[in-house]
Amino acid sequence: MDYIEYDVFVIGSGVAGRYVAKTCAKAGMTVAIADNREFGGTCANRGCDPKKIILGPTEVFDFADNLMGKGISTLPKLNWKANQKFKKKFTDKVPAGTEKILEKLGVTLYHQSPTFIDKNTLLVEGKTIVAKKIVIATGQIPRVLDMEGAKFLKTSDDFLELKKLPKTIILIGAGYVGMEFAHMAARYGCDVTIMEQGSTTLKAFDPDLTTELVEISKKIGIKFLFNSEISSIEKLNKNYRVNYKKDDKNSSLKARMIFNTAGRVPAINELDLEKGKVAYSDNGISVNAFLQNTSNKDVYACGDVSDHSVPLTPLSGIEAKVVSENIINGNSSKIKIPNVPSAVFTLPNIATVGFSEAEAKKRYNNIIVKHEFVSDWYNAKRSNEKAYGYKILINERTNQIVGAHILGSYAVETINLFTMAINLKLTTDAVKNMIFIYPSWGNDIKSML
Ligand SMILES: Cc1cc2nc3c(=O)[nH]c(=O)nc-3n(C[C@H](O)[C@H](O)[C@H](O)COP(=O)(O)OP(=O)(O)OC[C@H]3O[C@@H](n4cnc5c(N)ncnc54)[C@H](O)[C@@H]3O)c2cc1C
Ligand SMILES: NC(=O)c1ccc[n+]([C@@H]2O[C@H](COP(=O)([O-])OP(=O)(O)OC[C@H]3O[C@@H](n4cnc5c(N)ncnc54)[C@H](O)[C@@H]3O)[C@@H](O)[C@H]2O)c1
Repeated sequence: MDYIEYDVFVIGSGVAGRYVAKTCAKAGMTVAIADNREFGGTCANRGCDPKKIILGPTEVFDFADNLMGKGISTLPKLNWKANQKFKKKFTDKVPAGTEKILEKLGVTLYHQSPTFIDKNTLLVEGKTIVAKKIVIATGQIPRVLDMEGAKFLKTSDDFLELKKLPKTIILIGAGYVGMEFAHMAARYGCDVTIMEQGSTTLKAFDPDLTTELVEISKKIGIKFLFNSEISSIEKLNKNYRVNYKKDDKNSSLKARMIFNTAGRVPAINELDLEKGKVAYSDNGISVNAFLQNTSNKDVYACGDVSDHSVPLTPLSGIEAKVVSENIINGNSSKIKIPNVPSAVFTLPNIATVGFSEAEAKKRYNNIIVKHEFVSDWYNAKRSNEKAYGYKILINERTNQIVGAHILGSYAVETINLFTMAINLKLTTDAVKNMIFIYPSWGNDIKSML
């Protein structure tokens, strides 16, 4: 049988896959990479980056809204269509730009999903490939909801590509994607309802701060239907109808578009993993500390698809570095994850790093909890913030910060300082003795301690 040989075959060209492909090619290996969609992955094409561009005008709107009558007399008019055009300037260049960089390094590109034939053999574009190492970096895809009419649901990809924002939308799921999209759409003038099966939003964040975020979200017009169990979706003339049960009562709700924001699952279905003897679970490709598959030792996995990963862009990059080192030098690098900050780009943002209050209290004997809503602090007052709050957790014995949780317009920035303090094991005194810019949001961390 004719076949093509490579040292490394990478599946997926997102932040994780393309890093491995580039690094191995630079190390002199023969490398190929396949993607079954446009090259460049989720973050750059249909995730973090385009989302933040759409968010831009809403940040200006929110800042102006807070200062209405206090120096601002007219609210800016947001233009979805013009912003989409601006966004395309970034996203349109990603696929060709990614391919060009890889090709320049001598990496062979394939534009289809490979399938495993055996442990080291793949079939792609009708070609049989034998690779010494195979890297699975296929990321995640929206969870398919098992309900009648699920085919009418749109995804986050569709939302970010909308030419026109509908008058009404329903988002199914109050997680990261649901909350971020709700805040953006509401500020662009859309009537938004979030339907959530649980009793709250954003379970990975501090409950005192998320409760406040929900209240602010309601004030900007977002409606929440918690504890709702959706049974079916129907297509009407112009609208779609969601049939659901809440508090033992059957109800329904109409909207122009309904989005599935109910979570994401590992993208592994197309790979025929059984034939490659690749171990996996619902959490993704099973890996050891070297990010090597637990059953097929010639397979590595990195990024959102590995069962080790928290699905965030910076983590995918760290995992890709570990996989590259292990392929190039033999298993030499174990994955060590520092405290990873995470944030939701609602306005105000909510951000977290380190232990939650419950985790910290379980882990340490004495935890000092500094928790306050501080709309009266200078920074919040001068920009008339909708909310500003924090919860900082300190290990009393060592005086070190072990968790930080912030709700505020610049929480995504301030949390980076706490990430540094926690990872470097700084004491509260060390942080308080530093000089920061005044008046800056970062400087507020001293008062939080
Ligand atoms: C709407 C949205 C907003 C987000 N915002 C943020 C944010 O603000 N900050 C943050 O840190 N993270 C954010 N994320 C998460 C972030 O996008 C991911 O963590 C990151 O992209 C993961 O990188 P990756 O390389 O592991 O996977 P991906 O970037 O998903 O890349 C996987 C690649 O594999 C390809 N692929 C899949 N299956 C196959 C197959 N069978 N064969 C060949 N190729 C395949 C895909 O087409 C894709 O190109 C967001 C995600 C979404 C959906
Ligand atoms: N700012 C960021 O960094 C950012 C932004 C977007 C996504 N992400 C990453 O992507 C991952 C996925 O985000 P996500 O928002 O898709 O998922 P998520 O897990 O954060 O939220 C999904 C929500 O949908 C709810 N849900 C599930 N099934 C439902 C149903 N049938 N009916 C009603 N509600 C239902 C869940 O209870 C949950 O609250 C995140 O964990 C995050 O790591 C990060």
